[in-house]
Amino acid sequence: MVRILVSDAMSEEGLAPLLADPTIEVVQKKVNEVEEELHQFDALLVRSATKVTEQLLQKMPNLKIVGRAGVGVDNIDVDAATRYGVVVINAPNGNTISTAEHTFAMMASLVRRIPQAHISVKSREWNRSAFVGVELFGKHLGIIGFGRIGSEVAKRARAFGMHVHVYDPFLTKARAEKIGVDVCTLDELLAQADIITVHTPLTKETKGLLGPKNLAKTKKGVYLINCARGGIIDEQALIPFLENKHVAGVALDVFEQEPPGDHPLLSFDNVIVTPHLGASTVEAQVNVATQVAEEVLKFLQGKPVTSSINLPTLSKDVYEKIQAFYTLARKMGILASQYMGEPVQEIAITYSGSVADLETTFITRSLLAGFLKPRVASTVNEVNAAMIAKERGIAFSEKFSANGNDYNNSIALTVYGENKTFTMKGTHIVHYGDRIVHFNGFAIDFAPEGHLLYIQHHDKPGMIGKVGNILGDHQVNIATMQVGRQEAGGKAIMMLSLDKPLDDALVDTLESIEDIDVVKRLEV
Ligand SMILES: NC(=O)C1=CN([C@@H]2O[C@H](COP(=O)(O)OP(=O)(O)OC[C@H]3O[C@@H](n4cnc5c(N)ncnc54)[C@H](O)[C@@H]3O)[C@@H](O)[C@H]2O)C=CC1
Ligand SMILES: O=C(O)C(=O)COP(=O)(O)O
Repeated sequence: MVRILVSDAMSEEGLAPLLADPTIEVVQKKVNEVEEELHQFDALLVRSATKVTEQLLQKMPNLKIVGRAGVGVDNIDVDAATRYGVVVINAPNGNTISTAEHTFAMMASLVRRIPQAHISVKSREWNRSAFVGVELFGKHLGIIGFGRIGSEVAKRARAFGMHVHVYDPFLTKARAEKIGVDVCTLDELLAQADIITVHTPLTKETKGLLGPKNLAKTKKGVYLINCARGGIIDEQALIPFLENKHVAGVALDVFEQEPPGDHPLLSFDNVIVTPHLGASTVEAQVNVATQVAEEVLKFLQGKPVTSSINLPTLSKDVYEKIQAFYTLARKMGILASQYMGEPVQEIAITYSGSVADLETTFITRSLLAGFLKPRVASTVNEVNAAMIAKERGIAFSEKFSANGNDYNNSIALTVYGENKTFTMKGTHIVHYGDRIVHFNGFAIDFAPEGHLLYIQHHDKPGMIGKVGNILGDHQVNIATMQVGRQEAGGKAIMMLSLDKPLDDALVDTLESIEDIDVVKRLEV
């Protein structure tokens, strides 16, 4: 039974695919309500309230995936999740429209002083002259961060007859031209805008982006809106600009600390606030919960996820094409690691033939994960394989060759160890499966599966019989046997597939046979 903890409020309709699955138990409780059971959960679904810290991850050793039903993952320690091999996904576009609309609602409220007027009328006043606003029409709107939400805000602003100026260092000229916005520098935006709205993630670069220096570059009477993340506009820095009326008004949906408590900004009449409501619509909540529920379900079924923060993203099409090689690479990694059984410095991978045209990042990660698995105590998977390899000083490289050398496709690897170098080549044959066609310098042909026994010996008559007799005498059944040699009478190998693993004593017996140089158990 798979166990999923949903620790923030989420749409039941969106969670339906998980709730309906009889193999899944969904627990909808806060983290502190299930402290004792945290170690049992396979997946954790959150919004912005739950803080997924390294300490929480440590308490959840079974965790495989964190699903963020929303955009911002600043409440999740993604680096720690990556180290622990936990996939982090989000729902990147389910709440875009709602947040753009909320930004617009805030903008209209700000310039027409709707919240203040509302409170006044509710207090039985009728003070029309106190609430004279300004029009949005003809005003210059500065949008900082022109991603999904920023660009939806721009569309709405244009419909209101506003001039839109955009600052986004990662925005390509082609995209800006297509959308038809004025792309400018941050300084130009600050100097021109009557209203500034921020729509960036909270990063080292954007934290305090509108701080004392940049606020001083804005027009007197500017309005500011933050429906992105608390801290992009420096809350403390705003205070003097509000006091001296340089800033005409501020709309905040998000805060550096949530809830903000008794924050001095809340005392200003021209600061209007909502409690992080950008994504709080029925539609957005169904969208984001559905997106993460479907993705988590796919992930738990072993399929690729498309909105991962810490894994290369794969479309279904690409996944279907690479799936076979992904499995082959994993098995090759496991075999190479067991065969080498010593510290290694480098793994060089060459993709040839049809596989060379595919998205190989994922295949390489799978091979590395297979290689590292027998060697590291912690969980290792596609999420953290490259990182763990690096930590352990194992370099890896990919090369590509159009020519498959007798095979439609092949993956070849060379592992450079402290004392030896090992090579292997595998191929995937449709309707036939995975085959290892070169092993340690020998041409051979075996399926990388089950309990394998590798024997390196001198090519002499009677060797196969000797090995067969010993195994037979000990009730070990040989399922298949493949042989290979470099030249007649030279070095040769056998690769046997057995119905059960060999015990140490039997390995010793085989090793003691004259003309047998190496005996290795390999488990795939
Ligand atoms: N208030 C709420 O309830 C909600 C808030 N959000 C927040 O809104 C923000 C934007 O979300 P999306 O548009 O979906 O993200 P997005 O990733 O589509 O767009 C972010 C944009 O910011 C730009 N950017 C990054 N660093 C920048 C910098 N230093 N200066 C200027 N631009 C920079 C990026 O190039 C990108 O175009 C995020 O912080 C997200 O967490 C999102 C949904 C709901
Ligand atoms: O998606 C985002 O980034 C949001 O800020 C929405 O947060 P929430 O899911 O409403 O807690």
